[in-house]
Amino acid sequence: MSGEIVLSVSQLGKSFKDKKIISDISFEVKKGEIMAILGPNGAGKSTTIRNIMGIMYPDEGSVTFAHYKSGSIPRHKIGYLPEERGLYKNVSIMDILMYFAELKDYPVAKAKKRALAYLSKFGLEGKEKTSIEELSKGMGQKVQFIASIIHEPELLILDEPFSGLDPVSQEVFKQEIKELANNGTAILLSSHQMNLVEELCDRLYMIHQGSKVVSGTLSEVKKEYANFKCTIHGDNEPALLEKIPNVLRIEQKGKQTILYLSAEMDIPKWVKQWPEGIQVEELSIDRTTLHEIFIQIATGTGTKEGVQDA
Ligand SMILES: Nc1ncnc2c1ncn2[C@@H]1O[C@H](COP(=O)(O)OP(=O)(O)OP(=O)(O)O)[C@@H](O)[C@H]1O
Repeated sequence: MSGEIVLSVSQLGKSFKDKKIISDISFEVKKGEIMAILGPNGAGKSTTIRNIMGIMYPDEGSVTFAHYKSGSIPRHKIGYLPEERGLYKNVSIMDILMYFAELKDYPVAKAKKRALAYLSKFGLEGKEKTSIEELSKGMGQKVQFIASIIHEPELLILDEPFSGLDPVSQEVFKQEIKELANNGTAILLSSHQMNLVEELCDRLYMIHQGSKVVSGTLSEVKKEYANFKCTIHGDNEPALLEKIPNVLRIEQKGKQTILYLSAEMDIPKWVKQWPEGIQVEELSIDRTTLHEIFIQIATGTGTKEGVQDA
């Protein structure tokens, strides 16, 4: 990764009918980097992406692609998979892919070669003459994905690329996104599949109600929001559990208690600091997953400081 900044979003803000939808959204995506924009339904991810794509214009802030400012961005260097899927129905796969290549001023002969290679990679070999309307939803999504990368974009923006795909197809998309990044494409994606984000993305930017909550590499985010969790089985009173030090949050369900811990703990030392009388039939220590962090943030139970009952 060269570290060259491809996309820079600065203090983006957008309102609809006096209602602020996003505010002060700022991040960068570098060459060869995969960046995830995350957040619950309605958080403002697609609005952010649409403002970057010039589909709508921000009320505040700016978008810079390479050295180009908002008004002069060379759109043919960008690939985009919108959240709304849909391709012309009565056209063959190859015709639609060539249409997208031409729109982006990409040489047709080269595009044809790329199209055939991608169709075969995505299990659609020999289907180039098939009409779009004959395709299943997932197949259509594969064609739309190919359309977004046919012209070798420098920046690729994928709005929920994995939604509606079976696990095998998700894996194929995941590998392809990785390969594109390895070859230098800067990638910004939104997704609700936290396991895939965790496996794929170099950095993430999480928004809630239109504003940033947390951003950084996965390990930076994990450092900020409970690095470890300790699960105990045993009969324990909440008042006693609250005496355990360095606990950010406690969740109790019957005999099972989950303690979300501060980052970078010395676990053996910590266990020795427990108060007398804690019952332990079973104990396990794990890393908090991005899925859990997301739920904590989205439901407002992700306090960084202080102990809170679930
Ligand atoms: N054209 C519009 N006019 C009015 N409100 C809009 C418009 N587009 C989006 N919104 C509102 O903006 C908010 C953010 O929507 P957005 O689609 O950006 O969320 P999202 O994070 O992409 O959500 P999801 O995960 O559900 O796709 C929502 O409250 C939505 O109702």
